[in-house]
Amino acid sequence: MVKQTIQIYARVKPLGRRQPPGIYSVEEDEASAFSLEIIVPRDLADGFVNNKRESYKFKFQKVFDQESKQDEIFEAIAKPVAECHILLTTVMSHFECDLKTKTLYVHCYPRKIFIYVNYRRSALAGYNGTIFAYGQTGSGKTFTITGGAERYSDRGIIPRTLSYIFQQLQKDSSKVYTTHISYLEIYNECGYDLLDPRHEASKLEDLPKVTIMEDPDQNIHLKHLSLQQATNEEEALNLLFLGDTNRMIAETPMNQASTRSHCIFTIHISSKEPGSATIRRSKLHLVDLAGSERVAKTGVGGQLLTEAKYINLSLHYLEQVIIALSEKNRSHIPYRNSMMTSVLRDSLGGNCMTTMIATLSIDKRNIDESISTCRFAQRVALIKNEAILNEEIDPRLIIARLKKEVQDLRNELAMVTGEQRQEELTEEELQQVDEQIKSFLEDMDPESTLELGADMRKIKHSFNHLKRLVNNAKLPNNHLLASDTNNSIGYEELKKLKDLLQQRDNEINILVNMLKKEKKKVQDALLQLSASPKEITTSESEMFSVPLENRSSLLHRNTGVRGEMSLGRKEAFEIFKRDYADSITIEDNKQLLKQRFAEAKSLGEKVNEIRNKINHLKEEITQRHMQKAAQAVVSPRQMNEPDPIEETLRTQMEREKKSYKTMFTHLKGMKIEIEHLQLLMEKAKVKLQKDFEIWWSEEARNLQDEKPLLQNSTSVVKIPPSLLEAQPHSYGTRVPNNSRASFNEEQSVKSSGSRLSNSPSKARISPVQSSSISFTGDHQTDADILAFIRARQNLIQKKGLGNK
Ligand SMILES: Nc1ncnc2c1ncn2[C@@H]1O[C@H](COP(=O)(O)OP(=O)(O)OP(=O)(O)O)[C@@H](O)[C@H]1O
Repeated sequence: MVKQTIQIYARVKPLGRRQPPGIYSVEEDEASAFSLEIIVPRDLADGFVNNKRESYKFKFQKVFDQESKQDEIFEAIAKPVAECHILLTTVMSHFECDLKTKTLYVHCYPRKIFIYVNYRRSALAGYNGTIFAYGQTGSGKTFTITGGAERYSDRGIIPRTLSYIFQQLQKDSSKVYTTHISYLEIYNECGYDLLDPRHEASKLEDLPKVTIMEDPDQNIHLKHLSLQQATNEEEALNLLFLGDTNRMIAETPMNQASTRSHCIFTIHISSKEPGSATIRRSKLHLVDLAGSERVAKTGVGGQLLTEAKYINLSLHYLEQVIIALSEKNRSHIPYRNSMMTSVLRDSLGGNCMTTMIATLSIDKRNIDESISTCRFAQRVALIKNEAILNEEIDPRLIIARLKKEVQDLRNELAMVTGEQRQEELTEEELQQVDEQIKSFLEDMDPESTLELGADMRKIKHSFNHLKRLVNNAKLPNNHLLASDTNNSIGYEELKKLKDLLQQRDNEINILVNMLKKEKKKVQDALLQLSASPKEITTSESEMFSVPLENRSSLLHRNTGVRGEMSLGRKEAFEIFKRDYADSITIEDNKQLLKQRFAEAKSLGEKVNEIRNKINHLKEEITQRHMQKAAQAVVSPRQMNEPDPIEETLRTQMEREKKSYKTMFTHLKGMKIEIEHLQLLMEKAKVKLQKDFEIWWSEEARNLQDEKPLLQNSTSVVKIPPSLLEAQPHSYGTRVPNNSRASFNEEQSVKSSGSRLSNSPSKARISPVQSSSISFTGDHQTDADILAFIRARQNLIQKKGLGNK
């Protein structure tokens, strides 16, 4: 059991150019703790809750100032949480803990070296961990936990932790690890599974809600929250991407400016040593809380107010839990008040090693919110958690073990009582005994024994088997044993002949292989490539085997954002895209992606080149060996003589192998970066499409509002000439050939348009008195045309082109 307080860190977000900076300072004391001092300017002090004080000091484990980068945050905060404890679990009997310094000393025998591992929070060791970000809207919670959408280096704690965990798991072959991911969103006190494939229904209300169940031991279980297995980093990152996109898709237009929900990304790891019945399970929660600002400040109404109230309420309950936990002798902790506190119950005052990151945006306007975030963190720092190793026994293995024990005891009892077992040995048992006899006979150690247990049937079978062997050996045509009465000499000769036979067999195999020109491996010792067989055979094309289209179609299947667009809509989309704020980022990433692809391609070619070289060297060595084998038939002594040419070839191959490994690792890293960039671009594209849909439907709605007016007069519209001049075919193509009247109307619209061109207020589409003939006669198409014209006009106006 590890008892410790919740660790608190602060991160100050870089200020924008136009933000008036707040006054604060960061200091590190002798004990390596940090203090953050925030000064309240005089002009603000009046309106402040406690206006007697002007300076507030808060202690943190560490304060990350504005220039801190994502990798620093990961290294200092998240890496220790996920720290690999393979060492800890394998040398458990040789460790000692220092609870004060939270350090584990591992004695590495035979030399008594003390390696210290900070064991505070370690998901891989079977301890639960939580990292949560708390702070006001826009202070950088999502940036810290998930990452920024622009650059690869902006990856946040989740992708970096996934990468680190999978790297460590790959390195440890002593255990079998299984990893699952879950992604929960809590919005207005309701839980939603962000990895639920039914998200394509897109409406949050339609999805099954995640509910909390409590077992008799008061353990929390979440119904309707799926656990998706991820066998590697790529699969896990895809799940994160899908969850994030689902979160984005489900956002209502009103809550887009900031995330109004709490999100918990959980990495579930279980580990087991082969053959052992003990399973270790751990969960690592990475939590992005909703903005912590107070309702009064947000100054909102309607849906936003409801959301803000829920957020405030759940953060208020979180605060209540934290206050209760930090008070001594409090027996009741009000976890059940909100979904958030129920889910994070283990992370707060329970079986978990927890870390809080207070995100601060210390500009002048947000001083009070920053102080309140720091105050909250100080209270959190008082909470003590007791993390216990989550071990459980696999019942199937226990049952198998007990069954065997029962059988052994039965056999022993039968031996002692002289009771005979009547049933025949099964095929499997016979095979097992035969194998045991074979390895017993092959074992040259005179002390070796044949362990058959207390089963008389097995003992009898073994005696019969051995008898048969001895009798066979005595037959006159078996001259190997019959001609020599001295057993040991006969045995040695037999062994020599066997070796010789083996040698000849090998030679024949080699020659056959040469004839068939097969690319088989000849001998393990010869090539010694088995250390990284997977790496050697993985080609560049395999590395990039999950094309973006797959992910993209998966995404579209899940989000349902792709749909057939009408021509007008497509054109409006193109214009919208051109003026879209994030289009520069998308373009930049596209360029970067291109560049990385080119780099990866050339690196891949180099890797392939080296692989070919290695294969070539392999073949040369094989040839060399075959020549030697052929020569050895004539003079066997030569077989054991060293071959300088072969030595040179081997050295050369070692060199190539090294550079292959280096390049391959580089290529792997590049692959991850490329995939990340692809994900960022996909995300940006989805967002663009979504923003366009919202904007488009708004335009359509506005038009709908004007419809009654349109119907009262006619269904013909007056089109601004600027539009007609700019895009003469943009809607004309929609006019059916047989609709002469429509065409004429179009002409009349053209001619009357000039009257409107000087009047910006009338530049909007407005009805005119005319005949009641529509554009196409189709209601939906007409609505599309009108929405497009309207949207385009608005865009032109926005760009200041409307008056030209
Ligand atoms: N440390 C940082 N460095 C650079 N940019 C940052 C940093 N922190 C935040 N940002 C940027 O500030 C903006 C707001 O950040 P973010 O969305 O992470 O805030 P948040 O606290 O999650 O807000 P909300 O509660 O509304 O979700 C984003 O554009 C983000 O990229």
